Amino acid sequence: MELRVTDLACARGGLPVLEGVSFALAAGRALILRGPNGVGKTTLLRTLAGLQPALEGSVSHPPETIAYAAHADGLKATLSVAENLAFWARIFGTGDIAPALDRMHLRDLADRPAQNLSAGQKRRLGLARLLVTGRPIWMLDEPTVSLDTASVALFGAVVREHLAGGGLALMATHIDLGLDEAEVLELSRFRADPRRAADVFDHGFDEAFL
Ligand SMILES: Nc1ncnc2c1ncn2[C@@H]1O[C@H](COP(=O)(O)OP(=O)(O)OP(=O)(O)O)[C@@H](O)[C@H]1O
Repeated sequence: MELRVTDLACARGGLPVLEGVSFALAAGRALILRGPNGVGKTTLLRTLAGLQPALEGSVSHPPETIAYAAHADGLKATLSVAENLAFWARIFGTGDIAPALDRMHLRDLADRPAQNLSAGQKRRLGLARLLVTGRPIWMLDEPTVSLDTASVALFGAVVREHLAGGGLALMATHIDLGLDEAEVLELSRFRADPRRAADVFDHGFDEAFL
């Protein structure tokens, strides 16, 4: 399996952000998106994950093959840790939540309502969701926010296991996850020409109205 992105252009809030984004990522590989604040890392991940349409270009894999971990953890506040994972396991059609509980060190917190977790514990639960999706391509937007050093190392190991199992990972992160073999894509060189704005509005897409 290889993820191929070809000449992708994407917009945010009705303005073009990136254009001509092309890369290929083989199974077992990770790609780290780099670039200054506002360059479009989140916008690219959202587009690839199918949360917003691309202006142009193509992606070899449909959103159904992608698990997206956004800035927000998307937890159900009143459900327990185990109930949150069971909810997602049902959504994604997978069964056993035990490996996710164990791997992300959540077993002792299994019965605690998500709203009573610390910020780092919430983040661990949000990331544990990846393990119950059963999806091969992980898209991670600053996954280490709120994680302490040990949890960063833990999650780095989880990502390496996913890659070793033939998965792929794309991530925007300023923190070293210890993925020495990861490739890096600098997005600055794909900044969109602001004169494309008229084209975007002609396409009638403006996130502000969604
Ligand atoms: N909801 C929104 N509506 C309109 N414009 C937005 C919205 N969110 C982001 N933008 C703009 O889109 C551009 C790309 O933002 P994006 O969040 O993709 O950048 P980023 O590289 O992920 O940034 P950071 O490193 O700060 O997380 C920026 O100019 C930003 O101001």
